Amino acid sequence: MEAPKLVYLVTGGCGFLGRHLVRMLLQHEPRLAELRVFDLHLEPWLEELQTGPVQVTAIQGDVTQPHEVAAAVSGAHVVIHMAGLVDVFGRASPEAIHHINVQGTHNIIEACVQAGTRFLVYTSSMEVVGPNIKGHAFYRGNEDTPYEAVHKHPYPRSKALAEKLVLEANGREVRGGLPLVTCALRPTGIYGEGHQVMRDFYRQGLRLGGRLFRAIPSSVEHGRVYVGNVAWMHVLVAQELERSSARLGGQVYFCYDQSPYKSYEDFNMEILGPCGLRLVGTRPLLPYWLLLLLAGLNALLQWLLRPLLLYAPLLNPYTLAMANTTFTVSTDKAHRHFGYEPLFSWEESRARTIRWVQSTEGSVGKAQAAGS
Ligand SMILES: NC(=O)c1ccc[n+]([C@@H]2O[C@H](COP(=O)([O-])OP(=O)(O)OC[C@H]3O[C@@H](n4cnc5c(N)ncnc54)[C@H](O)[C@@H]3O)[C@@H](O)[C@H]2O)c1
Ligand SMILES: CC(C)CCC[C@@H](C)[C@H]1CC[C@H]2[C@@H]3[C@H](O)C=C4C[C@@H](O)CC[C@]4(C)[C@H]3CC[C@]12C
Repeated sequence: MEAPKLVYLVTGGCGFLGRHLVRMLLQHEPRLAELRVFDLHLEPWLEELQTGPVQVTAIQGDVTQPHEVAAAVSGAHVVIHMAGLVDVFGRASPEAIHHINVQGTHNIIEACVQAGTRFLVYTSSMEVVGPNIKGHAFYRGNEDTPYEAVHKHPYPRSKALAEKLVLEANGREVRGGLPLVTCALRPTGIYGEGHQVMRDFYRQGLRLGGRLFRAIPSSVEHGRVYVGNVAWMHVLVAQELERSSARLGGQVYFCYDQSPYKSYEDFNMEILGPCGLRLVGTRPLLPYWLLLLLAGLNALLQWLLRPLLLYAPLLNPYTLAMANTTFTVSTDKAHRHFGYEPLFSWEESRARTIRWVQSTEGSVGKAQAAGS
């Protein structure tokens, strides 16, 4: 076997998806000599990874700082850029979201060009397509399905702009004279170990005596994908980018697996049900106009309270529109272009996520175990 020689850089490597990718790369990329993990906040678990044959280099840095990015990219063969500000709840300002997601991506591209790094994978999002604010359904769509993408919210707007920068950079000459090869992966809603929104719903259910109340009709389907499969797709596409530059360069791929098409809440119950929660109601308990009113009220309160405190509930007009609009993908483009097959079956993805929720503080499972 060839001696390991590749240097990979993962930005945002300490985030929800990033930590899965880091472990996946260490397990499945035998050519890896060094793995650089670049993040604003480094995590203690990185220390545990230092013991293997691959050099794991933790780099505390900010993608908005060109010199920090340049230093991290220098000498890397492959960059997987997933650092970003993921916020649809109004926790961060639109300016911060734009700066980190768009300017940060620009800095990454420029650093690749200057350093002679040829392969760049960008973690985009299904939200660069939709759902749009008009509530148009995207039903089992693929990368070529026409859809009216309308970006009013800062997060999807920033992801769309950043993705465009990455795709336009494909073919640019990097230092040394060779072309840059880029592509973008578009995960749908990711779930799995470490998924904070799932944990928030779980805690809310515990506070409500083990119940959640249906807000969205079960007929509205929402695309979901297991975090391990998203990480796996990144590993595969990064490997294939070099072998099939002409085919993969400048392409976008939805991230998908065999997770069932269900409404956002019904899907969550696949995980939270076995953790002891129950979803009350076969139909939404509140009429849509009332939910819309509550969402609008939350937005108003957020604005009024901003000088005093951060009020950022899960329900706002944007999250309601997202949850209430069908958006599901059905595609085999990633399979055709780089042989992607999900590494984890739905059963395994579900079991792993359930185990993780059950292990979180204050879980019903723990309370029952303590009582028995
Ligand atoms: N979670 C999802 O459902 C989902 C779906 C589609 C796409 N994505 C995309 O996947 C990527 C990872 O998302 P995630 O859910 O793991 O989010 P996350 O917030 O858990 O991880 C993002 C990481 O980026 C880091 N980061 C933020 N700002 C930074 C900066 N200025 N410089 C360096 N690092 C910075 C954070 O510290 C964090 O570790 C994002 O680009 C997101 O847009 C996520
Ligand atoms: C009306 C309430 C009861 C339910 C609110 C659910 C809401 C918090 C959920 C619904 C859809 C979720 C988003 C969706 O899964 C896809 C993405 C794309 C990704 O890039 C970032 C996360 C995000 C925006 C999910 C956030 C949580 C949402 C809005």
